[in-house]
Amino acid sequence: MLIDGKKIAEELRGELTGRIAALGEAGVVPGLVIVVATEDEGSAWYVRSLVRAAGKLGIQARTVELPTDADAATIRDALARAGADPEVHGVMCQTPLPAGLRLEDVGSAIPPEVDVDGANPVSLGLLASGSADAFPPATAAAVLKILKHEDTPLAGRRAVVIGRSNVVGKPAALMLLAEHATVTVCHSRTADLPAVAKEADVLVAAVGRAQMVTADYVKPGAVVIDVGTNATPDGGLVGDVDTAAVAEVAGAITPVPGGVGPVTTMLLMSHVVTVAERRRA
Ligand SMILES: Nc1nc(=O)c2c([nH]1)NC[C@@H]1CN(c3ccc(C(=O)N[C@@H](CCC(=O)O)C(=O)O)cc3)C=[N+]21
Repeated sequence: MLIDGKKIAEELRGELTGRIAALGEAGVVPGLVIVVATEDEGSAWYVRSLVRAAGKLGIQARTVELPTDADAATIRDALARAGADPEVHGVMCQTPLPAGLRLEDVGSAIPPEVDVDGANPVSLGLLASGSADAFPPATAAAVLKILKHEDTPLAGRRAVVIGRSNVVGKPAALMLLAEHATVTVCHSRTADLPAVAKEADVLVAAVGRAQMVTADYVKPGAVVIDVGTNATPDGGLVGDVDTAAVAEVAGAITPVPGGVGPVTTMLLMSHVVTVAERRRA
């Protein structure tokens, strides 16, 4: 069974429309600032998609474009300035960053209150300690949103996350843990990865390697969430999972495109609206 991420995103859009209308009645327009210091095509696509989605919803989104060789101080300054603006409810920093910079190094300049894509290590720490205040990265939040939407049982089940990045693998694992799953995090040095993956009732692929997860990684009936967005030479997009082959064994699977991506965009918007609601309260 293919999970329809676009449909879930449309449901989220419906909820957001009402929340944004309520804010509008109080004279509040949610604002998002996206700091960009990359010319990466995938990242540029995502920024355009965020600005478009924001516009349709009535969220004010603007980008701050920095040179692709901007240093950490310049990026931190842009993030901190945006974060200090009372009309801004969300600040995000696009990846990839200029060579040598890690998101963790600049993300700490985003005030945690407006850290809508969980880039500040403080947000990750709050998430790890079970705080309901911190925003997880939108992509990791999308993984859990999809599982909940599909009523996937998590408590007591085996979840395997392939990938340990601070933006997807690690926060997704923490959120699965909070749902009482028994969580295993795999990575490039995991011995016999297919065998470990095959234990999973819920398998999350967040490695960034095109179609790496094949049918022999998947337990029959497992729910497979594909976080990968890998560009193909002909301009297409494929996930980390060999969707056609895995769909033969999995109970349910998210496609790429049309799976995690559209839900991610909508959850980022939802985080911005949450900040506006909190500030009003
Ligand atoms: N700080 C940061 N956070 C991010 O979350 C982040 C980032 N930087 N840099 C760039 C990548 C890329 N990314 C995508 C999100 C959604 C789709 C998406 O919705 N894709 C559509 C299809 C796109 C197409 O057809 O080309 C889909 O999956 O259906 C793609 C890519 C988030 N990223």
